[in-house]
Amino acid sequence: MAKKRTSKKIAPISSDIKPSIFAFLKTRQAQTILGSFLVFFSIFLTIAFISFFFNWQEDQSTLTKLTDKTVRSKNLLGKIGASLSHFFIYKGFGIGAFLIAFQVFLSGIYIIFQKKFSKIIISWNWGLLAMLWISITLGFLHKKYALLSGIVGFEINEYLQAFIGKTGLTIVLAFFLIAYLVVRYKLTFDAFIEKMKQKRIENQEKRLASENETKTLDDDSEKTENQNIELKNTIKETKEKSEFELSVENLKPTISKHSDVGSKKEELTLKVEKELEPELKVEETVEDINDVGIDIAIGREEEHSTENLSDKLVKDFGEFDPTLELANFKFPTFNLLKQYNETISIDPEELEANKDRIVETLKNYKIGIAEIKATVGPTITLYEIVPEAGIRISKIKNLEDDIALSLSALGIRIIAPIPGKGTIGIEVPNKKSTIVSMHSVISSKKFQESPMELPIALGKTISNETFVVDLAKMPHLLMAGATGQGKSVGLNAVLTSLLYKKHPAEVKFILVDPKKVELTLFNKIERHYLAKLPDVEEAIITDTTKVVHTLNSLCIEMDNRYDLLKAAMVRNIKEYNVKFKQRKLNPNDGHQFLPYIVLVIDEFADLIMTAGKEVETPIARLAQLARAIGIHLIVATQRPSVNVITGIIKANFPARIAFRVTSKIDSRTILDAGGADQLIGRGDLLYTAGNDINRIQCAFVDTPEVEKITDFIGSQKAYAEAYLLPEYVDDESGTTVDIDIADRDKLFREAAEIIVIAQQGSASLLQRKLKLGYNRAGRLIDQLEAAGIVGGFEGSKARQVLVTDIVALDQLLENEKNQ
Ligand SMILES: Nc1ncnc2c1ncn2[C@@H]1O[C@H](COP(=O)(O)OP(=O)(O)OP(=O)(O)O)[C@@H](O)[C@H]1O
Repeated sequence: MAKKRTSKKIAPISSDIKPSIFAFLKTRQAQTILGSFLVFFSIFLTIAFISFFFNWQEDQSTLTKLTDKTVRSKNLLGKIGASLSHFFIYKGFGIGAFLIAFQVFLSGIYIIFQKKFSKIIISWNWGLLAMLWISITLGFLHKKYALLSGIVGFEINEYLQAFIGKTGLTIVLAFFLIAYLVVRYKLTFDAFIEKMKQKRIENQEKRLASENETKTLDDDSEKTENQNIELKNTIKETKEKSEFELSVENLKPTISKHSDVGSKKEELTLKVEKELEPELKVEETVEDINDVGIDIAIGREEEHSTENLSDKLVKDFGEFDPTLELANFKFPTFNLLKQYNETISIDPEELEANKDRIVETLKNYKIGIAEIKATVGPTITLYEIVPEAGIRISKIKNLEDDIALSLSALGIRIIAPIPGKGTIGIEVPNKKSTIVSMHSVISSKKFQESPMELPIALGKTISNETFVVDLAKMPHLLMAGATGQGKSVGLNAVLTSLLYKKHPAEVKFILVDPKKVELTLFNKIERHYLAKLPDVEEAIITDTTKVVHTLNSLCIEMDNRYDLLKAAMVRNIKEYNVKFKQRKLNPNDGHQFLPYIVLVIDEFADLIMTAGKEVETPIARLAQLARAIGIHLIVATQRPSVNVITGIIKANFPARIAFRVTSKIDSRTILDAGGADQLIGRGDLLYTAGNDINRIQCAFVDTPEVEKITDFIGSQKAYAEAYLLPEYVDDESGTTVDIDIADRDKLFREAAEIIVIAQQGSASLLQRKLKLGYNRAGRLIDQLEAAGIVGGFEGSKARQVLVTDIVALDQLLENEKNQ
């Protein structure tokens, strides 16, 4: 017993230390220290080896007296240098041992620059092979100087010579040299011929070019040709001039009274005649020189090179890497996420009791059961029932409500039939539910190895499998659920999934959070992952005016992106980015790598209530058109009523997530089917992408976990600023329409005072203080502008307040009355 206890105590300590040592070895500091050590050690070895070649005879005697202080070695690096060199050069590989120093140096550099470990191993393999070859070859060539080959080279050489003779060994060594070059440096015969050909072509081109040059210099006829061209031009000019002259003549009658005009015209005619003279000469020369060869080879070559420009660029610089600016960006690690005990405990008694109740209930409705199978999930158990022969599924479907009532447990859902199977499913909640941690879904193979564009690990299915969906395919997601049922956790799970999978260069978020508390943590990753309007301070949008501007700006971004796609002749963002990476699109033409943009709106109902059509129209437009250009919308709402999720919005959001809702009607609004009212809450959800409905237990990610992740990302090097959306200028707010004093809003005076006291001309301020809707607040601002109290529209900035204090305001309004 005593023994057992001690072993139990020790085990966790040692297993704790191991990971921490490994963790340290994986840090940049450890890598830099190890790498630098190897580089310096290689320098040490090189100096020792060189010095050894000059002093090895004198140092022989010191090798056995390593610990004797009085004995000194002549090697520059002392007795250690002498001993190491003796070991590697004399007893080892002779001159070839320098390759060991070189390999140590390379390994150090590889570690410093974080190259793969496998690369170091491969480099050592090749290095050791080369060293062996050099050692044996030197042993073969210089038998007398055994130091050149070392004992290893010498002995192997002796051994091989005894077996295959000198000639045989020559052949073997030559063969190995060729094999090495072919495999290591890919020096094939074809490549060699190709290289020779290329060289020949280059030489020919050079020769041609120099010949052309000399021709230009030497050939007089070339000069004449130039003259010819010049003169031709002059003839053209003269011709034009004579036309001019004609027109002057035409004008003659009207200006004949002016005597000086006549003399000018004479001058002109004379000039023309003079210049016409050489024309004949020139024609002669043209004929004479017509034989001069016209070199069109250069033109053809240019065509060739432009065709392959992208290939050439890729060859020279590699494919474009959008992540290069933040090349050292580290994705969040798994240990930032909390782990829970996730083993599903099955209580056989509970299972048996539920089964009995199901069988009994169905029997009451005269439905016999042939077979029953239970699948235990994290929060619910699915009882799959095969009805007896002859029982129609539709009968069970019609009795759905009655059966549910009889089973009377909260959260029972009947699926009759289970799609694709002839069976009926009855989902019964487990007494003890298991939390599905974000850690388990993020670290699952299914998520990690998913080839999706925007993978989202939503949670786990009834059969405890990780459920991963692609946001890019959805392409927009509608999320609804009554308060406290797991919506915010769901949104965080979606965002966390993308943070674990996508580099900041690949995806940008626009976060709309009218509740102002749910998404604030993401502020820390503003310069990595968020997008915002220019001149806006906070990237996370909390007021309605800015939402309207952002949505409209996103529509402009959408149109711009469509233009880019059109110019690149591709159909979607994926193809566009592939083409851009292959350097087939010129950044000078406005092309750039396009990140996905994910717009997340928490509490959509609030927005629709305050801004109505102003929000609905751009959202509908984006939802209809934005799929191809990588803009995806995630809209969450507490109230899935039809005036929030309008027909037009619903039609464009095929993917829906329903957490528990309070009524069947709400469930139908969001899913077009019942069921969401029977969920058990706490992240229990139904997901549909248009056809089947899946019951999923949403992965749980707590606020401290999100904080850790955003801290981890936020502490790393970021872009200079958030991703900027195009500027949007509100058409209406720029109006300078003179509004009649009589037509002013009843709250005009009050609004003016609020604005002047706060010295901030924003509609949202009025909305808050006067509890107004967005439209009325906007109209008030227009009236204040017309009255000269606030300045004009300045993009996303608040308007300037033109009146300094209440006294000035009183005066202004008094003057108005008197006018
Ligand atoms: N996937 C989950 N697993 C376990 N518990 C969960 C899960 N999701 C939510 N919960 C529990 O439910 C609580 C409420 O969740 P959440 O804050 O996401 O609700 P909500 O729908 O966003 O509410 P509101 O709309 O009022 O903000 C959480 O604090 C948590 O305890």
